[in-house]
Amino acid sequence: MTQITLHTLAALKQSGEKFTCLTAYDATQANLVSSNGTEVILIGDSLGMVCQGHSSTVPVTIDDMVYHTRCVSRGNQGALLMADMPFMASAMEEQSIMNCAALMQAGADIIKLEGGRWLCPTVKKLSERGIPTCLHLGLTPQTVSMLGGYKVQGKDTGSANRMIEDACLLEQAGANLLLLECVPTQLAREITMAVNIPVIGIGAGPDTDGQVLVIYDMLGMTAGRRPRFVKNFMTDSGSPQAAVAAFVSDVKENRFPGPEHGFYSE
Ligand SMILES: Nc1nc(=O)c2c([nH]1)NC[C@@H]1CN(c3ccc(C(=O)N[C@@H](CCC(=O)O)C(=O)O)cc3)CN21
Ligand SMILES: CC(C)C(=O)C(=O)O
Ligand SMILES: [Mg+2]
Repeated sequence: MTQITLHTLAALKQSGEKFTCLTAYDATQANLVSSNGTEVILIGDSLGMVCQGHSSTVPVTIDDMVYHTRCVSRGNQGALLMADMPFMASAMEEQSIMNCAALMQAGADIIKLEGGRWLCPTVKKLSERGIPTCLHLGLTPQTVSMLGGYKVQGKDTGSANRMIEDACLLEQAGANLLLLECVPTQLAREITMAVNIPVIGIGAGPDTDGQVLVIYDMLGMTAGRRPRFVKNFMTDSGSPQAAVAAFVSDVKENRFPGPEHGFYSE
């Protein structure tokens, strides 16, 4: 596989070709994901839930993220490596720069931060220092206590307009990518058209530039109730390799996500 860069993703957005992202937490998963057509690997702080067994992503530390980024980096075959900033690691600007630096030195190509316009000064500083960023809007699991649960965001006009503004302000501040989690399909489409940078979606409908899922969810390994946006790609595939390839072709050929995986405003 040729090396994927931010330039590759920008070109895909321009040409209208969809791209894919899957989480990976170790070298074996990184090899699986990157060898079967996925452009982006996310070292997600969801590892706190799916690897460590916590009931939220809040307990994950910067040291946990550095460790898993190193593991993933060794197995990666040319995908763009995106690492999550964990809870509170970007609370203060100076600390944020040092934490991002630690993830870059562990092998990340880009850092994902949860939050809206309040992160603009941080994004600008990181960009000036050569650290690319992806801003995660909508359902931000690190603030689940404030949100009152894992709920769809941007359902009313006020919160939808505020999210569109956040997206534009963060793009102006220097963000390289956006990620929208659990937002109505129509709002995700509007944001994707409003910005020039690529937008990745999860539970955000079919119209974002890219799609992301948690690897254990798409392999059907997650215990308990699974969110509406999840599809088990193992059901019709004989191997994890075939499941990843099916996810990639279903996204590229607009078969995933379907209407049953999306949310709609009233
Ligand atoms: N295995 C796993 N998959 C994920 O996608 C994921 C994690 N873990 N951990 C971190 C966050 C938490 N996520 C979640 C968890 C639950 C819902 C959920 O139950 N959503 C409801 C929406 C309810 C509403 O309508 O407001 C759903 O029905 O999907 C969504 C995202 C996404 N992330
Ligand atoms: C669900 C995705 C977008 C994420 O942030 C994670 O895996 O931590
Ligand atoms: Mg995350």
